[in-house]
Formats: sequence, C-alpha cells, structure tokens
Amino acid sequence: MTNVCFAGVTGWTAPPILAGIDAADDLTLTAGVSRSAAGRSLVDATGYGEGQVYASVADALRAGPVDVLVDYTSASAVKDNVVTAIDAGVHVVVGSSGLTADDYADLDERARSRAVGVFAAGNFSMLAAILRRAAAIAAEKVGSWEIFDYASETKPDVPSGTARELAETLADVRRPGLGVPIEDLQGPVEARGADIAGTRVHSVRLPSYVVGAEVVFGAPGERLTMKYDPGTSPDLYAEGTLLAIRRVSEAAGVRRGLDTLLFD
Ligand SMILES: NC(=O)C1=CN([C@@H]2O[C@H](COP(=O)(O)OP(=O)(O)OC[C@H]3O[C@@H](n4cnc5c(N)ncnc54)[C@H](OP(=O)(O)O)[C@@H]3O)[C@@H](O)[C@H]2O)C=CC1
Ligand SMILES: O=C(O)C1=N[C@H](C(=O)O)C[C@H](O)C1
Repeated sequence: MTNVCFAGVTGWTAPPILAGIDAADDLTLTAGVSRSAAGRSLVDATGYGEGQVYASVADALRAGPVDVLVDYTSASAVKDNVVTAIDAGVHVVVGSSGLTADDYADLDERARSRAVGVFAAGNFSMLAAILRRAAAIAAEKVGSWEIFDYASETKPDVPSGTARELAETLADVRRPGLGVPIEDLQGPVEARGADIAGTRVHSVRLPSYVVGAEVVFGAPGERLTMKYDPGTSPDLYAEGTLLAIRRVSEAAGVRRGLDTLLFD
C-alpha cells in the first residue's frame, strides 16, 4: 500500500486525482495540505481520504505515514514543498508549474543524495505527453521552431510548465536556429518572446484559455504545427498523475516528462 499526501487538496486540479486515489486498491490518501482547510478532516474537506488537512507540507509529513507527496499547489510554494519532502525521505510527484531547469538540477542532486525519487511533468495529460514526444522527433530533422503558450489571464507563472518542459525537451535534441540573432534585432526584443533553453516562447494570457501549447517547426517552403488544446476539465491530469505516484519510487533523483513513463 502506498500512502499519499496531496498538497493542494482544495484546488481546481485535485478532485479527479483524489477520486482516483480513493478508488485504487494500492493507494491510500493519508493527508492533505491547504491553508484554508487546515484542521478539517480530509473527508469533510474533499469527500475523500482518511486523515487530516494540514497548513503545510512539513506539518503533514510530521503527522503521519506518507510514502509519496503529490504537489499541485503553486509556482511560489512548490520548491519548498519538494525540498521538505526530499529531506523527509518522501518521494514526490510534481504537478505544480514554475520550476526551472536549474531548480530541477538542484532538486536532482538533493534527491539522489537521499535516495528519493522525484517525478515531474509540466503536463500530466496523455495528449500533451504525446506532443512532447512527437515534437522531440520533429526536432531531430527540423532545426527551426518556436513555441506559443496559451493560458487564462489569471495564471500567475510564465511560461506554463507545459511550454517550459517542451522547450527544455527540445533543447536536449538541439538548439533551434535564429534567422536574425536577438542582439542584432531592431525594435523591442521582447517581441521575439522569452528565451527558454534556446527556444523563443511566446506566452498569451487571455480569458477563456486553459493551458495549451503549440510548437511551430519551420523549414524552407513549409511548416509543421503541433498544437495541444485541452478542454476545461481537470480530469485530463488524473491518469498520468496516478501512474507517476505508482512509479516515482523506481529511481532516485529527478525524472521529467510523462512521455518517459508512457514510451520508454
Ligand atoms: N502538471 C500538470 O499537468 C498540471 C499542473 N497544474 C499546476 O498545478 C498548480 C495548481 O493548479 P490549480 O489546482 O489550478 O491551483 P488552485 O489555485 O486551484 O489550487 C491550489 C491549491 O494549493 C493550495 N496552496 C496554494 N499555495 C499553498 C501554500 N503556500 N501552502 C499550502 N497550500 C497551498 C491551495 O489551498 P489554500 O489556498 O487553501 O492554501 C489549493 O488547495 C499550478 O502550478 C498549475 O500550473 C495544474 C493542472 C495540471
Ligand atoms: O495553471 C494551470 O491551470 C495549468 N498549468 C499547467 C502548466 O503550467 O503547464 C498545465 C495544466 O494544463 C493546467
């Protein structure tokens, strides 16, 4: 049996994942984290689970048996939560966005030194994972691309975890070419987007968008556009998150990208 603590139990993403844990024979929800629901029982606050809701990950891990922490909190809270779990010897599944490649390098070193597994995916949906894998294949043959990152006007972090992970994945294949180097441009260079691991990433934040991502590959005389477009339900992230909970303990250190669990 794997005991799970879910940080972010009152959030938008939580319900289908909590329902999945509740329905699984091999997983138990033993603790939750949310400042506004702290002190309530999990079942009262969420409809699922056996333990309590705590105000912080540190409190939750002190209180009870936890094998895996799942973090769906926020870009500002996630790194401290992951460090707290690693230091407590607890494996971590990272759903929250906002961590950079440098953050993951720090966490990898820390996790390896404590023989803890950390599994992170910028996007736990199956189709987003397929986009990541398909884009990496395209980058082997096409040397120019840019990424468009779409999200609602209230999303606090840029670029999205989905777009950041995609750019960092493509950087493992190669760095895209630029027609005009950024330093030679005339006009505001921000118009060319942010440099994420060598890829120009353009973040759009408008009402009605849910986080989606588009990568456009350009070659002489032709283009290839790969676009991930989610609907409005958080159900998309449950299956991938449950898979990560079950497999996070397989290896020490940080592993990234749901596609690695689906295809490797
Ligand atoms: N990888 C993926 O596939 C996905 C990633 N995400 C990412 O997950 C994160 C959460 O998204 P979403 O569910 O929409 O967010 P919400 O804002 O709806 O929920 C956030 C949850 O985290 C809790 N929380 C936030 N900050 C803290 C803190 N400092 N200490 C304790 N609890 C905290 C909130 O409770 P309270 O305010 O009461 O503390 C709430 O329960 C975001 O970074 C988002 O980008 C989302 C969906 C899919
Ligand atoms: O903020 C969100 O809502 C989401 N964020 C994730 C990201 O930053 O990529 C992904 C998910 O689609 C929802």
